[in-house]
Amino acid sequence: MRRTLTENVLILGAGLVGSSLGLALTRAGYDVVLWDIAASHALVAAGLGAGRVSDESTDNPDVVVVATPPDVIPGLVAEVLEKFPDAVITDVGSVKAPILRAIDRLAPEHRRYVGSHPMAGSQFTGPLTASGDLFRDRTWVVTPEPENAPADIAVIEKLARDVGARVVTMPAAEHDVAVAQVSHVPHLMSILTASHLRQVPQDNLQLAGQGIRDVTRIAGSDPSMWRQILTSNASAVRHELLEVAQDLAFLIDQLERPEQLEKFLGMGQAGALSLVGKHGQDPIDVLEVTVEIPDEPRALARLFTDIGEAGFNVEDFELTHDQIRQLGYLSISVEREVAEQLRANIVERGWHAWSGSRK
Ligand SMILES: NC(=O)c1ccc[n+]([C@@H]2O[C@H](COP(=O)([O-])OP(=O)(O)OC[C@H]3O[C@@H](n4cnc5c(N)ncnc54)[C@H](O)[C@@H]3O)[C@@H](O)[C@H]2O)c1
Ligand SMILES: O=C(O)C(=O)C[C@]1(C(=O)O)C=C[C@@H](O)C=C1
Repeated sequence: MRRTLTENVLILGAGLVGSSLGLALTRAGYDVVLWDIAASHALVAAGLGAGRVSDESTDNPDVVVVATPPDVIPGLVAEVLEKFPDAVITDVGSVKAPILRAIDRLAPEHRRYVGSHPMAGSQFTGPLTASGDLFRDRTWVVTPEPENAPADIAVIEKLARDVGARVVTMPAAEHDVAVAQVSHVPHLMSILTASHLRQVPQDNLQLAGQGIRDVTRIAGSDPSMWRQILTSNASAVRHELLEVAQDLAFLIDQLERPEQLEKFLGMGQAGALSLVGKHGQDPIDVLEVTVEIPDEPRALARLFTDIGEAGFNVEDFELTHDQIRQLGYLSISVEREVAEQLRANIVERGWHAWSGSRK
């Protein structure tokens, strides 16, 4: 009979994610056992406090987490499904549907496998770069299938919550489209920017500041790991890249058209703001303040400068146009308790603004 209290977790793959999970679960009171094809990785992880090294003969886990590179996940899941007939199995692979299809071929009876993916990591690999706080306040996606038992899904969701993550549940195919948009294409944009630097003369590189470092951090990631991620999600990634290619062609055409260019830059700002408050924290309680935007060059930029100088944090905004008057309306969402201060502040700076949306 399945144990109801999850205490023993076996982690296969004691790299960045596996060791971070070991650290976080150990801290949360779980008994963690580690195994890695590179024995030194499991030893180092254990030395850091991520669990103890598996001796294989006595392993009797309630849960097995496969935290290896994606290509070897299906084979390992099939192996542990057979080896531990009472355990719930999950993995942390970055693409879900292809892993599920491969497991389907290798182990048709796989109802104890519940796929998952923590949206937390870094450009580094191996146990020495692990952190017990990696999953805190981050999203952990669980991708159950209809044949999974609710109790097994609950075990994986609890494990994610016990390491401080916020659980989001969605079908594997939807997950793969979403990560193409928020993880895989952004990764490639970083790679494009970083690889372009190879053509920049050494003398010019010494001018590099923080901006380029922010944009290229994830380009330092392991190419072999990302080759596996991207090839297995190629069709969703291709779809997004074609859209980006259209945007790039459009942008090149707008470079000498100041108004169009500013509009395009504003879309970037809006895109960046759409991520605010979406890192797993509780949603922020917001209120809208609407500002009339005169149809004149740089009006929008001036307003954002005023808001920035006044020290307000904009959570979101939307621009609409008046069909009759030559005006725009910018609805700005800010934290409820500062909305009235924001309205008063920008009115003082000469803007026509009111609380609430444009009616
Ligand atoms: N790095 C990230 O940002 C990140 C974030 C979320 C999920 N993931 C996913 O997590 C998984 C692990 O990534 P990572 O960043 O921890 O990589 P990593 O290289 O740091 O760790 C992978 C570990 O797996 C071990 N390994 C390889 N083949 C094995 C096998 N057959 N059996 C047992 N161990 C084996 C390696 O020796 C290594 O210790 C990947 O599937 C990746 O898609 C990565
Ligand atoms: O923060 C980073 O370094 C990451 O790239 C982490 C990141 C991401 O894109 O958010 C990368 C791949 C994983 O599948 C999940 C998380």
